[in-house]
Amino acid sequence: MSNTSLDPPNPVLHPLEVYKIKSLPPNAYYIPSFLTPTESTTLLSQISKHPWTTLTHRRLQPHPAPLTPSGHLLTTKSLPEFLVTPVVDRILSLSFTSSSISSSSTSESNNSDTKNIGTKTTEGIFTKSPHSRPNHVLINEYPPGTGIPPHEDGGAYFPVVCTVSLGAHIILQVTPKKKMVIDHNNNNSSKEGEDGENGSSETITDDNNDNNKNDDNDNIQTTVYKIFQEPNSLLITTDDIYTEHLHGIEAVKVDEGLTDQMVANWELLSEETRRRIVEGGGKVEREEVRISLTYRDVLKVKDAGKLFGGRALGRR
Ligand SMILES: O=C(O)CCC(=O)C(=O)O
Ligand SMILES: [Fe+2]
Repeated sequence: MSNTSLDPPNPVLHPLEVYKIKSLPPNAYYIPSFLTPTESTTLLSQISKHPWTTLTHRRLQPHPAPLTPSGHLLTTKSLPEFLVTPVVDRILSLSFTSSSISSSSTSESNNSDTKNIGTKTTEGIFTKSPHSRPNHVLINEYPPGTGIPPHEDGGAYFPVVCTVSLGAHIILQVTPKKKMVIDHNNNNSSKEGEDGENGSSETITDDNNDNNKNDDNDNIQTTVYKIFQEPNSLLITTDDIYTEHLHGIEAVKVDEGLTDQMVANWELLSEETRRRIVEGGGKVEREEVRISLTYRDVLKVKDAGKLFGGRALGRR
């Protein structure tokens, strides 16, 4: 899509290391202003033309189709064009530098910084995924006061999630799986299947799961990492963060206790957002609906046309 003179220019994208959230376990990358305001408005308007699936607490759209219960993508369709341009194109244009490739998919690349960046390479975030690109997008809508309980996305996907946020900020909470406190008020963690895109067995009762607290009975303290996602940003989670952690969003209308120490990606946030948080004394109201688009590569894809073609479609 070409820019008119009124549009802001396309975002300038740096090597992925520049966006690494250094205070998190490997690996997460946060890119503020990944989309321009115009691109984001266009995307929101396209999304509004597609039907929603309604769950108990929120609505979602699976594109190009919901996964089957066994985690297959079974369809003849590919992603619609409005979800590909500009988002997929831009995700695929992101790459690591040669100096960090050996450590980028392992763990200890926390010491890279913008001054220490080598030559840009062609290795991107989906280079090693089976289809070399995302083939599935789950769109979730969160009115203020809604969230998603802690869960993991599971084995149906290559372990990379690229999340575009639109409309409003949200805070993703990331918790190590092993140290997860089982909340005695019934807020247990879940696998994606239970709260997944088909929504068939959604069992959410209360999303207000405060994992920051000490559990007096078990005397266990959990680590909760908070990632502040601004509208128009892209968050990439992969490696340990994907496989060894749960993620969720508290169902609150106001996010509180936000400081430079508590927000893992503080250094990567815009000046404006940091000022808003500081001026609000660490509180930020969720005023608008937030929409997220999670881009992933589903490992098992079956062409429904081939599967059900010929005889199975009734031409016996
Ligand atoms: O909306 C988000 O940022 C997270 C959504 C999510 O975790 C999921 O769809 O599995
Ligand atoms: Fe998820």
